[in-house]
Amino acid sequence: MTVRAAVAGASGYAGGELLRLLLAHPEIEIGALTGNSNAGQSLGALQPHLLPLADRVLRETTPDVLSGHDVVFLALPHGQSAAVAEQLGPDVLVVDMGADFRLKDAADWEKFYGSAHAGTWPYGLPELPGGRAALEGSQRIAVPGCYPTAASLALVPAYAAGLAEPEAVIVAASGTSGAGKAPKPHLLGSEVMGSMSPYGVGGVHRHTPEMIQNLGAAAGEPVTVSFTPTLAPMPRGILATCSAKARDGVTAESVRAAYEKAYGDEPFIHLLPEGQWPSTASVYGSNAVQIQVAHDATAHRIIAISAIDNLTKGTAGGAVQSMNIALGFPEELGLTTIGVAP
Ligand SMILES: NC(=O)C1=CN([C@@H]2O[C@H](COP(=O)(O)OP(=O)(O)OC[C@H]3O[C@@H](n4cnc5c(N)ncnc54)[C@H](OP(=O)(O)O)[C@@H]3O)[C@@H](O)[C@H]2O)C=CC1
Ligand SMILES: CC(=O)N[C@@H](CCC(=O)OP(=O)(O)O)C(=O)O
Repeated sequence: MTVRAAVAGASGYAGGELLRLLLAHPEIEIGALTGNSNAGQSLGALQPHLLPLADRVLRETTPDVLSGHDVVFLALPHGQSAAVAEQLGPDVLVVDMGADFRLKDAADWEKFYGSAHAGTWPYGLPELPGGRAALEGSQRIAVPGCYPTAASLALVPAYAAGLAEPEAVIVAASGTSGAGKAPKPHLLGSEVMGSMSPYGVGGVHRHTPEMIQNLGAAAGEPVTVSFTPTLAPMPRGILATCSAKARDGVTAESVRAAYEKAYGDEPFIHLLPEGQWPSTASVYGSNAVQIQVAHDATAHRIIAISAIDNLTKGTAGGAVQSMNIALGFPEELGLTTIGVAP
C-alpha cells in the first residue's frame, strides 16, 4: 500500500531530515512540499543533500496544497501547526513535529508557550508504557520534543519499576540543529565553535513540563524535574545525563534488571553492555537510542545516560516510526539503527 505524504516546513532542518527518511521508505510517495519565506525556491537550493528532490519547488503552506494526501507532516515553528491542522480532514493522518499538541495540561502550555492551548494528540513515543497502543490507528500524532525523548527514555524504566524518588535532575547537551535553521545571534559559528554553554536554566525551558508529564505517568505520581539544557559545538546529537535518588533497597542489579526488562525487545533502543557509555557520534543519522544506567551506591542515585540524534529519533525518525504504527506498517520500515562513524 503506497501512501502519499505532504511535508509542510520542507525547507527547515526537521523537514529536511524527514524527507531524507521518507526517500528511503518503501511505502511512501512524496507529494506536496511547502514552506513559508522560501516558497517558490527549488529544494535543490535549500536542501542540497536531497538530490532526488532537487527539482521540486516549495509551495505555500495552505490547506489546498496540503489536501489530497494520506499523511501530512507539519514541521513548522511552535504555534503554527494548530491552525493548519484544523483545516485538514479527519481521514488524513496528521503528524505534528512541533509542540502544539504534546502537552495535556492547558495551563502548562499557556505558561511555557504563551498562547492558547490547541489540544492534546496521541504522543509519538512508542517506547513509553502503553505508547504503541495510543498510536495504533490514530489519525493525529504529536511528535515529542527532542530533549523529552532523550530524557524520558533514560528515566522512565526507573520510574515505571518504582526504583526512583520523584525528583529528577536532567542535564542535556544538544547540537545546534536543535535550534532550527533561522539565524540567531547565539548560534553564530564564532559563538558556538569551541565552547559549551547552558541556556534556559532554572525550570524555564519549555521541555520541562513535557518531561514531567512523561515521568509522572510512568511513576504514577507527580515527579519534579530540574532540567538544564546546554548547547554543544556539533551539528546534531543529544547526550542526556539524568539522575534521581534511589529508593531504599535499590541495588545495581535491580536497576539493570529493570532496564533490561523495559528495553530488551525494543528495536531502536540499545541498552549498552555494562562499562560502555552512550555517545552522540554512534547514533548520528540513525533512529537508535543508546542508553546506559548505573547505581551510585555512595550518593544513592540512579544515573541514566542516553544519546540520540535530535533530528532523527528526536524528531523525524520518531515521526516516521509513529506513522508506521498508526498505518499498520512494520515499525522499523524506512528507519535504520546504523550510524555514521567516525
Ligand atoms: N530541530 C530539531 O532538532 C527539532 C525540531 N522540532 C520541531 O520541528 C519544527 C521545525 O523545526 P526546525 O526544522 O528545526 O525549524 P526550522 O527553522 O529549521 O524550519 C522551520 C520551517 O517552518 C517554515 N515556517 C516558518 N514559519 C512558518 C509559517 N508561519 N507558516 C508556515 N511555515 C513556516 C519554514 O519555512 P521557510 O524556510 O520557507 O521560511 C521552515 O520550513 C519545530 O516545531 C520544532 O520544534 C522538534 C524536535 C527537534
Ligand atoms: C539547541 C536548541 O536550541 N534546542 C531547542 C529544542 C529543539 C526541540 O526539539 O524542541 P522542539 O521540538 O520543542 O522545538 C531548544 O532548546 O529550544
